[in-house]
Amino acid sequence: MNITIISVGKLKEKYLKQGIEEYTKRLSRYTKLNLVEVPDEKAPENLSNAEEQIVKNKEGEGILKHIKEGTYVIALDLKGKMLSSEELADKLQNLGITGNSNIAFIIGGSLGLSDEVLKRADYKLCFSPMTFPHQLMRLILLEQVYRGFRIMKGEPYHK
Ligand SMILES: C[S@@+](CC[C@H](N)C(=O)[O-])C[C@H]1O[C@@H](n2cnc3c(N)ncnc32)[C@H](O)[C@@H]1O
Repeated sequence: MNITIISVGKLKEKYLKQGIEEYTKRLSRYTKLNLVEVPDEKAPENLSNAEEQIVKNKEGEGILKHIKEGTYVIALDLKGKMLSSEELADKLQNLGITGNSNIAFIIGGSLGLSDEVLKRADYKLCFSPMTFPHQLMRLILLEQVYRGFRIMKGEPYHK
């Protein structure tokens, strides 16, 4: 299984980079992982709705360019469906069994994902009703994917 994580914006904080490196290393035993960063657009506080759409659309175009045909796309979205860690593990396992060898998770920028990206998504996944910063979301996602593989393989993992 090949897992691609497409995120908007460049990761800056050292502590997040270290966490991501750690989980990338741990995941290398289970999957081929590809981390893609697409450029973010400036999004000052006082943007109109129309201007916000333009920002999301531009970021969305950058995201869509990296999605190969036949990829199963999971968009991280606050309006998506919530899964337990076990259910996410089942979902990944079923995708593998049904021949979906390319899976892409998408994390939006500070304004969220464009309608086009959400339309392309095969599944919308919500982690919690709380909003997380998009850069931290990468680390949380990697940890849950790693946990998912441990659960799938029946390997011990602290509860
Ligand atoms: C700062 S959030 C964007 C918030 C924006 N107001 C929205 O409604 O999408 C940036 C990105 O992080 C991800 N994200 C943040 N919290 C999330 C959560 N609880 N569940 C799923 N994705 C989340 C989503 O991909 C989102 O596009």
